[in-house]
Amino acid sequence: MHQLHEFNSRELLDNQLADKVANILETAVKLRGKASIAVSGGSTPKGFFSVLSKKSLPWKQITVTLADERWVDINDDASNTKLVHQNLLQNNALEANFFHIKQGDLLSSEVLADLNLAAGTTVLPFDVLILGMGEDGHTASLFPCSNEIHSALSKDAAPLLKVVPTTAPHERITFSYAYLAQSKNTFLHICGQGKKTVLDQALAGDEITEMPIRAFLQHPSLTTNVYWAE
Ligand SMILES: O=C(O)[C@H](O)[C@@H](O)[C@H](O)[C@H](O)COP(=O)(O)O
Repeated sequence: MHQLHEFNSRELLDNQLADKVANILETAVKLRGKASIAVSGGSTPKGFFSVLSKKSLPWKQITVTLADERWVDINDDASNTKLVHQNLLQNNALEANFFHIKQGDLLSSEVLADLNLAAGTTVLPFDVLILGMGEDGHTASLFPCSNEIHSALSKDAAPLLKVVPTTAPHERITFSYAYLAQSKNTFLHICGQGKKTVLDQALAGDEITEMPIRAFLQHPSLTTNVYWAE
């Protein structure tokens, strides 16, 4: 299921989302001594990252990671790791821990096995998950165009898997739906009329391999908080 939150401006959305996420992370650290957040890449979240980075939080007890990553050098402009280091892991959030899902050169089965072991003991389940959405209804790197989409949406999937989209550049590594859906608080952050139209299309149908974001929107017990501004 989903809950739509509409904002009069992207700035107001960024501030409200950062407030909400900061409260969740602070509470989680108070309760468990640690917290984790998985964020998405792309152009939408930069303002949110900047506001969140300035929050006074126990960042040393918080681990940040990515819902997905392009398998490129972390100094490449296409790297989500670079995006997060330049926009979120700044200011107060400089003290946060970062769990790298881009490790090594080749995205081999051995690298995936090591990452899955580490993710299981370090960041899963996420206290906060921030998803984006593409015009094709992909989220994270759950791409409808990829040959891996069925396994990436399977309830038996491993935490992390390799995806090779055919309509977007770069090999990807992504957390699978099964593990993303275990997040305690899930937010879909989208902006612009075009993305609202895509959201409406996603809500109007039920084939999840056609629009993977539907798997989150339709989940019977997981509430996806959709934060949208024009
Ligand atoms: O690696 C990525 O690109 C993201 O994880 C991806 O899922 C992104 O969130 C959407 O493609 C939306 O991207 P925009 O915010 O740029 O529209």
